[in-house]
Amino acid sequence: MTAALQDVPAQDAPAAVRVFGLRRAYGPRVVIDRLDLTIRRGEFVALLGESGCGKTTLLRALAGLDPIDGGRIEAPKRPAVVFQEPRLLPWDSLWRNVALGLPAEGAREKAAAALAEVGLGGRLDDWPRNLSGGQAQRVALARALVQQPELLLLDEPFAALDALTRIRMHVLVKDLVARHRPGVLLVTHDVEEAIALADRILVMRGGAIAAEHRPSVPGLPAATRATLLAELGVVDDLKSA
Ligand SMILES: Nc1ncnc2c1ncn2[C@@H]1O[C@H](COP(=O)(O)OP(=O)(O)OP(=O)(O)O)[C@@H](O)[C@H]1O
Repeated sequence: MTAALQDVPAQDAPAAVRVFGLRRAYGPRVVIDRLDLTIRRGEFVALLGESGCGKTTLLRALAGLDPIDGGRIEAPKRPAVVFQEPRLLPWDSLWRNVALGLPAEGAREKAAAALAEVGLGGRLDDWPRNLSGGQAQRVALARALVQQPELLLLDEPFAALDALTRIRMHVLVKDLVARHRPGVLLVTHDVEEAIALADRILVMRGGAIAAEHRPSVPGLPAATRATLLAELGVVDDLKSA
C-alpha cells in the first residue's frame, strides 16, 4: 500500500473489490440475488441487515471462502479477514500466528512491525493463552494487516468484546485503516458502531443492497440512528425511531 494513496479522494481511489450481479443459494434458498457493490481503497463500508439476511454469506464469498452461484467478484488481491473470534493457533507464539503464510525470510520482522502497530510490540514470543479477548483480536488484526490487503473484511470483530475494549478497538482500527488505506467491509449488528466507523453504511435486504447512507458527507442525508433503525425494520417507521 503506497503513501500516495493517502492523498487520493475516496471516490477516485482504485477499487479494492467490485461485485457484479452476485448470486448465492443454499439449495432452493437464494440468499444473495443480483447484488452489486464496489468498495474503493481507503473506504470504510459498514454492512447492516437483519439476522439471516446474508451478510456473512456475502463476506465469505468476497473472501473466497465459499463458492458463488452467479455473477462476478473482481478483487486485485486476496482479501484479509478478521472474524468475531480471533482464531489464533494456540501452539504458536504471537509472532508466528501473525506471520502465518508469509515467506520465511523477514517474517519475524514483518510480524514484529504489525504487532507493534496494534500495541503488542513487546509480546512477540508470548502465547495466545496469555491474551485478553481484546488483545487476541489485536493479534488477529495484525495477522490481517501483515498481508498488506487491499480489501479488509471484518465479520463482527468487536461483537464479543466489552464496551470499553470495543471503543478502544474502534479507535485502533480507524487509525490503522487511515494509515494503510485498504478498502474495508465491516459486517456489524451495531448501528452506533457503523455510524462511528463507516464512510458508507449499506443495508442488506432481499439478497441485495437495499439502501445506502453516508454519515459524514455534508449535503447528503445523514445516516442517523433513527433512519438506520427504521431501515432495519427495528421500528415501524421514522417517526417512532
Ligand atoms: N452453509 C449453509 N447451508 C444452508 N444455509 C445456510 C448456510 N449458511 C447460511 N445459511 C442460511 O443463509 C441465510 C443467510 O445467512 P448469513 O449467515 O449469511 O446471514 P447473516 O446476515 O450473516 O446473519 P447474522 O446476522 O445472524 O450473522 C440464513 O437463512 C442461513 O440460515
